[in-house]
Amino acid sequence: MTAISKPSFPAATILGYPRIGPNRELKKALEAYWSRPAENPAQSVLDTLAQLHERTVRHLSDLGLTDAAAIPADTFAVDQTLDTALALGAVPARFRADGFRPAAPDTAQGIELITALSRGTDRLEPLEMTKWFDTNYHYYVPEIGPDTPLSAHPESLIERFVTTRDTTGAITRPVLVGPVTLLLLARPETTDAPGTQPFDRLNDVVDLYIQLLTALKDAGVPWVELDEHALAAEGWDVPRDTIIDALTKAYTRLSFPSNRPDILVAVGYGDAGEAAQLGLAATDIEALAIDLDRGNEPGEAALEAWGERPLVGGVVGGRTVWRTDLGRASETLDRLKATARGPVSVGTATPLLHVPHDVERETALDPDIKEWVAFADQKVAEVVTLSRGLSDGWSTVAAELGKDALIRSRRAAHPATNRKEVRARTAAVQQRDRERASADERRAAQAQRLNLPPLPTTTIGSFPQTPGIRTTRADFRAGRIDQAEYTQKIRAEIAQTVRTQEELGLDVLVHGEPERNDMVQYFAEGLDGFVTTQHGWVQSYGSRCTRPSILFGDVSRPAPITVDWTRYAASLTDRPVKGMLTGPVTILAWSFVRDDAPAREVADQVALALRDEITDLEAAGTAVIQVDEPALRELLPLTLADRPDYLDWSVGSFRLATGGAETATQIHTHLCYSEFETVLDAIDGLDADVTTLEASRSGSGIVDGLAAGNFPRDVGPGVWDIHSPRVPTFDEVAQRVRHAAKVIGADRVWVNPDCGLKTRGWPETEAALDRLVAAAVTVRAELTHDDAASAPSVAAASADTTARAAEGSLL
Ligand code: MET
Ligand SMILES: [Zn+2]
Repeated sequence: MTAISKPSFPAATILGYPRIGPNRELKKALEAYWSRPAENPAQSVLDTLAQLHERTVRHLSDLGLTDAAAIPADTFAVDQTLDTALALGAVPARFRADGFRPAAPDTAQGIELITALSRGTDRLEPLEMTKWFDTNYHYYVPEIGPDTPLSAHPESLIERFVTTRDTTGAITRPVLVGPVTLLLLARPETTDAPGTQPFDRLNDVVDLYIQLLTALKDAGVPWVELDEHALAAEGWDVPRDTIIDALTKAYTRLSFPSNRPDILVAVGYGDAGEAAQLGLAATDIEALAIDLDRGNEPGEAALEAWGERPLVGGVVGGRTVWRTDLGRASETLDRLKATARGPVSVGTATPLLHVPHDVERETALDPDIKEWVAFADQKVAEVVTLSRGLSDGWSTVAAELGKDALIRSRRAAHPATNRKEVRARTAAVQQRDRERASADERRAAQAQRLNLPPLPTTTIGSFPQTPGIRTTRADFRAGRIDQAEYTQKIRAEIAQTVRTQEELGLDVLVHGEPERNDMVQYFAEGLDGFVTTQHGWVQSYGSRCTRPSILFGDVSRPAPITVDWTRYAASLTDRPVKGMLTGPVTILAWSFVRDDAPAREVADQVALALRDEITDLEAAGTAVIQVDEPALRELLPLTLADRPDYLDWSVGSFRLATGGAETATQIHTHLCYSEFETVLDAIDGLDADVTTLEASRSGSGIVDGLAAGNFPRDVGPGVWDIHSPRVPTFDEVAQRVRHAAKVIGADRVWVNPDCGLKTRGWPETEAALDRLVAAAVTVRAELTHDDAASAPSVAAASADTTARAAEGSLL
């Protein structure tokens, strides 16, 4: 380290604010542009972005973020990672070959490019999308290979800064994903040679960040924020030592030029670790933001090395909707101030994109519970209060601290947060409650009861949620139709869905989930201990938002939730109808969960409610029950040391939910959205009879992984990517079935789509399922044929006459 500068950093800041707009304005603008671009050109998205950004800046200064550079300029059209990739010109070769040119993100051309990259085109697969750290937000995975051309595109960052300054007077702080994190989050291009890593391009990428920073400085930008959240996570393809070493080199180079803004490096989502802090301290960056919500307080060595530069203590968590414990936060800040050599600012631990805008709008929320809750605006106010207390003395904010303590004690004493009978039931749980008969016994009993063909076909649960279904639900909610009419309309949907599945020839049917708004909220509404919100939307990916329920108290099930619909569906057919539940881990992952009880306890409470539901489904004659756990991987802690405990309680709660099922009841589980390789043991530990997985986009990767890992259970690797309206060809589906049957064993494979079909339309659903059934029938025939001829492998019997005949009948 050469010179230690002492730039002044604002006393209060946040790392980011919700971007979708208080009334989901951005979602609406994007979807209007995507569905009717003639009337809503890219410019209309840009206009909305500009309006939202201006609103956010004015609003945040009203809330007290008044200092220069206190407000992050984090208005991204769909995703911060994608915008950063575009600022670096990272356009994959297949898009360039199709005429797409690099462009700055917030330009008409940039919006077109973002649209193509995030949604794909007729000819091009979109960028992959995956979980952003351990959150329910998804980012678009940049593709950066050894030959991907890169170029700096600072224009829209500058334009945003200058326009905001000119219209509002506020000096904002441009935000980019930092170079190390960007490359760790990236993947090679699909055509790149195996073994190449985006991380190999760090030097090139740093060159471009230097260009971006220079351009920003020339436009008058005083501070930029570079987010290096990847430092808080473990398990990257690149060894930790290499990452730290590269981090130090990258920021040494980035901070070397004098013609650049001051650099704030932010590490949220956990602890950066001392090595990373020391590495950054060895460079000339000006400020560091650390997560004091989930991370540790920095040690003496890091503080010493950091010297007199500003530190931002992220004491206000950005991941939950609960009020910050102001008393505790003030103590943390006091300790940091006492040990730090330089100034201490107050900030959030992560960007606030994971929480909704403003709890004040929740007029229907029980007032007792509402006062426990803090959405983004309330969290900004907490930051401002804490920063005032830290600089002017805690007595100046005594009223706020006192109020917080009072609310906290009211919450602890609220009867719903500590219900004796619920606590007694979880306390009485025994290990045997999490165990079923042996897998072999179950398999035999279920085979006898269900009598299914090899390679049985099924779906994952939901069928197209048509406008008619949505209207029915909305009408019922608004009181425009009564219970009887609602039941009759939903039954009509179920009947139609059952009939269609019978006609298609599926083996295990579903009722189609027309009554469900959302797979978690639906259960939250049927359970005690949850509240739902009116405006509590958070961005999930792109234009998609979810409205998580709030799990605030002890959980129990006042009455059966799904049994009537399932029983009705079953009454219409002789084939088995699969009961459909959302598992405890996913219910927790996709809700805002109380922070005043251990996750283990909360998960078991939810599990016991589901266990009762399973008992009731069984009593209604249900022989197959699916318990969805798509979020199992998502909650996996970022640090390896924390994983065993998580896997223990999460798997344990699933087993508690399903452990009461009879031997002859076939329990399915379903996982999607993520890489499963790291949690295959946990998936096995769920002890489900059948596991369906999203698999079609991974090539044969997951299937081969399951085979290589000798995954001992029946599996349904998805053979149809349901994320786009594209109908797979018969050959594609048959090839996937054939391959799975070959490497996993035909007696263990199910044939199903990747996930539920609720976002699909009926035409593609019927066409694709028709092919799926035909593929299963064809490969079954090949098996029999092969057995007769003792052919060595199923795969050898490629598209033979049976397959062609079957396909001919489809086209
Ligand atoms: C995100 S997993 C979805 C599973 C659910 N049963 C459905 O089909 O919609
Ligand atoms: Zn799914």
